Amino acid sequence: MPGNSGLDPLPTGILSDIPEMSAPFAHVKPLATDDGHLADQAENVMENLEKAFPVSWEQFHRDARALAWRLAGQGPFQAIVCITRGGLVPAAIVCRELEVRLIDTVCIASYHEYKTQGTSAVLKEIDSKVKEIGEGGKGVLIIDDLVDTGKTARLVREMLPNAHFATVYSKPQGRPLVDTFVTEVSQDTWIYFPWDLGLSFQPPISGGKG
Ligand SMILES: O=P(O)(O)OC[C@H]1O[C@H](OP(=O)(O)OP(=O)(O)O)[C@H](O)[C@@H]1O
Ligand SMILES: O=c1[nH]c(=O)c2nc[nH]c2[nH]1
Ligand SMILES: [Mg+2]
Repeated sequence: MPGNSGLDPLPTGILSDIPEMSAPFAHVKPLATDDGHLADQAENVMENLEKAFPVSWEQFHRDARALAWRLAGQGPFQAIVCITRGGLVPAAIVCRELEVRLIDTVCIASYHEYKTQGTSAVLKEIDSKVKEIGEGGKGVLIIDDLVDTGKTARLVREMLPNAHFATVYSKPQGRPLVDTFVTEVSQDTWIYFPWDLGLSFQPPISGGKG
């Protein structure tokens, strides 16, 4: 209620200018940063990749369901481990389709450096309850959105060597590490996931202004 909330009126400006919003989101860098850090990172990625493969929410849902169809004959799976963060959405779709209710995460933060290998840190390990399901993870389904170089997959496979490893998309370098996937794209393709995208103007193919 105006005058009763104890809060100052909201100033006009962008989200990060609003005092109430700036504290919890202080760690979030806007896409266009003053120092150009993210823009440089994106450029770094793109200069090595020739093709773009943008995926809509509908397409992703369809592909994740297709993954569930492929996995349906390969279970039963007693638990799903999703590799955060990209594995969270496909795991939500697959666990619904396969009626798996024991869901765990392995939380990995990658610090991408596309000219070298980059480093990864395991922020949360797989729960001991899941590790005890079967010898080396037998009966456990590991899910990620994609496999690219295979670095993340290799790290998690070492934790549960007998688990079934599934991704929605795969690139040739990482494919040998995946048991089941839906669509393969070439190594020089960057997959754009719907949670990373927003609506933007597309110039006409002719090159005009539209
Ligand atoms: O085969 P690789 O070369 O290891 O690449 C694949 C991994 O990269 C992406 O995750 P990312 O580390 O970018 O983090 P996120 O899932 O938190 O977005 C993707 O979700 C896979 O987990
Ligand atoms: O959004 C993404 N798209 C990709 O193609 C990719 N490869 C590694 N990590 C990735 N993240
Ligand atoms: Mg990931």
